[in-house]
Amino acid sequence: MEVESVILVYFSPTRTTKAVVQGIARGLNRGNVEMLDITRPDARREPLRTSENELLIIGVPVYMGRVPALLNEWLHTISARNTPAVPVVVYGNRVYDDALIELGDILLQRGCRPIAGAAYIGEHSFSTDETPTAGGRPDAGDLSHAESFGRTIREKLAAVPSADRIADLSLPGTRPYRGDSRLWTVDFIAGGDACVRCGICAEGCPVGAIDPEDYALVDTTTCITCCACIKNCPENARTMKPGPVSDASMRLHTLYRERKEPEHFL
Ligand SMILES: Cc1cc2nc3c(=O)[nH]c(=O)nc-3n(C[C@H](O)[C@H](O)[C@H](O)COP(=O)(O)O)c2cc1C
Repeated sequence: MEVESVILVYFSPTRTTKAVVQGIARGLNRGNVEMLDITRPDARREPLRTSENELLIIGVPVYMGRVPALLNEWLHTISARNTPAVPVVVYGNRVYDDALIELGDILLQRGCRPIAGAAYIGEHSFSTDETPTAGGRPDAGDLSHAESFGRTIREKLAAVPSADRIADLSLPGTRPYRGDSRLWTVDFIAGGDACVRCGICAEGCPVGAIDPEDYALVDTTTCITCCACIKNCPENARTMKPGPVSDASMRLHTLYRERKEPEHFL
């Protein structure tokens, strides 16, 4: 079958998921690609409607082995009619547990036909210069894998006569999904003297948790600990306070040094 266009959706506070799905899109080599970045809260106000003439690629990071809970509401507004779809999860070299099967299930419930799925590795959100985990990933090898995956999706699409003939896709994971997707409520960000009040931290926060009048003030009940404000700060003015997140950073650095590789499912 032929699709008229590709919709590339991603939630990506620290931009590793964005890099992966863009790699997949390069491999697909289709002129007509619409990018829908749902990282900022205002981008998640409009529901998404798709049809069988489109290919939907949707990438999310893994939070606690699951699809980030804050995305559930928006994901459940997707309205699709036999849209071929590709769920993609990006994790920080620990585990992705049930995130991929969960994302695949949501797409199926919303009327999509999952045609392929993949799990990639991105630098862990909690990674720091002192305690790196999956530092610099996705790297050239990961992106080359993503491009090759994009070419494979294109071949698979070409080989099916129509969306309703796409065979059921089996993705790794268990139902009911394991774990608890609730995030920590923790005051862990230190705003430093190097802050020049550029506002990039508040603008890029995916949940609007940073006070636009005083960037040092973070609403800990809203914050999802994604670390985008730390990693996006051009002055490196924001750091982690000692506590559970910096302890987790250290633990991850110690326990998850062994390189994991991307996986795809067809
Ligand atoms: C709250 C939270 C929970 C996370 N849970 C996991 C996890 O269970 N397994 C894992 O390998 N990485 C986990 N990560 C790391 C992210 O999945 C990883 O760094 C991803 O590349 C971030 O994507 P982004 O750059 O698009 O924001 C977690 C990150 C955060 C902020």
